[in-house]
Amino acid sequence: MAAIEVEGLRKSYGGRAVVDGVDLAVEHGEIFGVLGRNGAGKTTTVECAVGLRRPDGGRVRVFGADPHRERDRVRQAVGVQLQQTHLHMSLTVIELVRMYRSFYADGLDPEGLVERLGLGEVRDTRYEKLSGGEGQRLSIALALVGRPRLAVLDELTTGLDSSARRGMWGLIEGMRDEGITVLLVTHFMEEAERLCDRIAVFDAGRVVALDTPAGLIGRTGGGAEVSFRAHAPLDRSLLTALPGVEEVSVRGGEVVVSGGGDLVKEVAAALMRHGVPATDFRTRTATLDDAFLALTGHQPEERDEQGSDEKGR
Ligand SMILES: Nc1ncnc2c1ncn2[C@@H]1O[C@H](COP(=O)(O)OP(=O)(O)OP(=O)(O)O)[C@@H](O)[C@H]1O
Repeated sequence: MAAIEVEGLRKSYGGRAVVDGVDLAVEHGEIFGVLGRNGAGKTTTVECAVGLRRPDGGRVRVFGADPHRERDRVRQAVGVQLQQTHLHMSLTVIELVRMYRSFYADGLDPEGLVERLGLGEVRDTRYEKLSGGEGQRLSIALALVGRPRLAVLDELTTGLDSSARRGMWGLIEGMRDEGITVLLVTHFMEEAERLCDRIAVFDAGRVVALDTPAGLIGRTGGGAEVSFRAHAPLDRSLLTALPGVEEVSVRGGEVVVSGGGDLVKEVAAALMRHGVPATDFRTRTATLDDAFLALTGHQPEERDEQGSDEKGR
């Protein structure tokens, strides 16, 4: 039994299908990424998957239970951090964590959790006074305090600077180490590539690919690019005939060879064999950004947001 199973999920607003036949399964203990541009249908899918929105069609199971018919069972098993959290502004960190703890039959000690998430110093600070990073850590605390089997984290690191974001990644990996299944919604490629065991790439309400990060990158054709300057005439066909080579082009005086396999070794050996001196050798390995572009036809959004430590909620 998977942690989450979604089959043929559909949801429309005003006649527009924003989730248009989504199938996916999240396995126990994995960090499963839901990746896509703004408006791709990620939040709607995730909220339908855990019973926070009612789908128009399709089947959803959370640990084998129907999130609408067995609402209480699902609520006790799932901790959710949503993009828009409406928390009581004048309550303090510890008051909020204790309040959320009271919703669950079993749960973690609020004091210990607050310390573990580095919120000890602000435990008595009101929610409205927290920095962006502190607020995000509080939202993780609220998602975890019920000792969930599944944590749903939606755009957790949006609005954080890169060091705060990296700190958050450590917390998410820590959850997986404790056996919690994590469903992570993001539009940051680097975050998805680094953290996720598997990723569903969303575009216009559909899953266009579902695979490991390496598997997705592999779909771009194995994913390497070698460029260099040749200082003697070079017959392009010498390169195109090499194993793994998919394309050879010339850009700004540089020869660019792309493809898969052991591209660098093959190209270097061929240049030696044919006595072509070359300089400015550079290699570039494909990233999830390349895979995303190839799969959706869209450039990924910003890799990193600069410096803002305002509340990203
Ligand atoms: N309650 C609603 N009423 C009308 N339209 C909605 C509603 N909720 C979402 N939408 C629309 O559905 C589409 C998908 O929204 P959704 O929030 O699922 O996207 P997303 O991929 O999570 O985007 P983002 O990264 O911006 O959060 C968007 O065009 C959004 O405007």
